Amino acid sequence: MSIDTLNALRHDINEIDSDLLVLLAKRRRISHSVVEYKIANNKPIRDEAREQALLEKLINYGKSLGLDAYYINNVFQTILEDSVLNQQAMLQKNLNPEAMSETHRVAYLGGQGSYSQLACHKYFSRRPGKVIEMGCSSFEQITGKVESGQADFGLLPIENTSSGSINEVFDLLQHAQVSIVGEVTHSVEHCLLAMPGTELSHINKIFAHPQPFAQCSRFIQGLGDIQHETCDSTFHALQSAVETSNSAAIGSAQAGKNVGLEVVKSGLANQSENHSRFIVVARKPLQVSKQIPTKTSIIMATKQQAGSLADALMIFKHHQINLVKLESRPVPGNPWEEVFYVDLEANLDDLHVKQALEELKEHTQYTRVLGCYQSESLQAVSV
Ligand SMILES: O=C(O)C(=O)C[C@]1(C(=O)O)C=C[C@@H](O)C=C1
Repeated sequence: MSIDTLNALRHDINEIDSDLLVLLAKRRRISHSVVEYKIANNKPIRDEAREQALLEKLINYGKSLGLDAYYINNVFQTILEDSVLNQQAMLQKNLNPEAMSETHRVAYLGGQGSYSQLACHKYFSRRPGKVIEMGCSSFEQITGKVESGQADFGLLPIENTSSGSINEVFDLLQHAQVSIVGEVTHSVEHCLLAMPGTELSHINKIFAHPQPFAQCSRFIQGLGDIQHETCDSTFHALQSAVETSNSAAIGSAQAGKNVGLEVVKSGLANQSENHSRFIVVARKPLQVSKQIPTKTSIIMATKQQAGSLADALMIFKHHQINLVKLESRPVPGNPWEEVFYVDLEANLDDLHVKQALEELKEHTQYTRVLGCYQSESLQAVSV
């Protein structure tokens, strides 16, 4: 085959890909119109029966065109996920018009290329309005900016599949005057980044935020005697690696590229599936439609007596509320006293949630709702 034939074929592929994009955009617009019917008729966004029927029809038709079921399923699952998430975002916008201003000032940890920045882009890509990014150097600074009104939203990492819960953020939530209004998970691909031409054997110092160090602990242990220096953000770790000879930083390949660092080694995390979950906080709570999957996060201090935690949890069982997270943290200044963080798979507006929270008061020293927000899960809900 000649180079001209190859170029002609590539030209045809380019045209088909452009046509596909035009059709995807058209599909999205139609999906937006469907949501109007769902709002007016109080129907759940997700319709699994419709999706199932659609997939079956597409798989059968695809087979007749020589395409395999696995491929078709993968492509259309992605399209349907996008459709559902966009419909959910539209519904939320309708319900909270005052929170959907033209611009959102968003405070997050680190600067260009930080994992928080990538999560911020992911979260706000489905929400209307321009994002003004405010990179911060600590979690306190993030909540401080939201509390003082300098930022509309703050993004805080709360847990990671390799290193577990981020205690500092849980502790901050005990006192910060903010509400959780959203969540977003983001896959984190840790790489060892160094100046171009640096070999692994030449590196004698590694800079990173404590979280990447914890998430890549096995790789770090395997390196033996290399010095480690913790930094308050991945952004600062990258800058230190640029300024210090024979050093490296842990961060994403994109973040490294932004500052002129190259990937020496990728896939450093202890677990190959390394994801972080972030919460989005704002000054005021948002209302969440019952037509979409929702979480409610609460914080409670149980009484100092035998069985009080079990009694508190039984209340959720009686009201058939599913708990998706339970975390305990010490109360500062009160040794051996614990406060519990609980995530409920439920909407704060549901009567059974209101009743459960009322009953909870009898079994706890205090209870506070941290927020009710759209869950990232795509599960169907019944209304
Ligand atoms: O048919 C609908 O009800 C839609 O909202 C459209 C659509 C789709 O994108 O095809 C989106 C979400 C539903 O779960 C099912 C299908």
